Amino acid sequence: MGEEMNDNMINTNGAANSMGDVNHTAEETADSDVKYYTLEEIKAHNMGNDTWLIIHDKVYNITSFLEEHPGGEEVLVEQAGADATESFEDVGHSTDAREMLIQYYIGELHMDDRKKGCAKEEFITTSGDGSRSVISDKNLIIPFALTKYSVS
Ligand code: HEM
Repeated sequence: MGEEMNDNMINTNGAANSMGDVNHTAEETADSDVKYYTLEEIKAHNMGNDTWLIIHDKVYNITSFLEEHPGGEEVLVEQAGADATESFEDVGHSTDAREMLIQYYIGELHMDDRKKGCAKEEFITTSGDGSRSVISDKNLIIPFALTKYSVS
């Protein structure tokens, strides 16, 4: 899976992100190939030999990672097929752990199954050369705030 990924996908801001968001996005990874999975589909992958989980609305197939997990296989299998965001954050995983996630990324949780009110806004910008980048809501708030205070 890792072969098709490139450097652009890794968000190096992880350490500075106090929310601990995992910021590699589907928009960053591939053109229009974003795969969306419903909760129903994800729930089916809840076994030790087929383990998917959701962290921050992103879907990971962590089957091959189970044995490598420093926190043990069992805690991951307990979360299999479900949203593990809270437990993942409760542990206070390191930046390294967050960057590891990208290797197992397979897609996004379907919009209809996301918890309302905590969706993270992201905007895609397209520049003249066709390259695209993702701006999160947090990145927008700061420039707006600066503009507000600098004109008064
Ligand atoms: C695929 C997602 C996950 C990855 C890539 C991951 C990765 C890691 C890594 C690299 C560590 C070593 C400490 C660190 O660098 O933070 C760690 C520790 C740990 N993880 Fe995870 N983890 C994941 C999901 C989870 C989940 C969902 C739970 C809880 C249900 C969990 C529970 C723990 C615990 C308890 C430790 C601490 C082990 C210790 O310090 O003895 N992890 N994890």
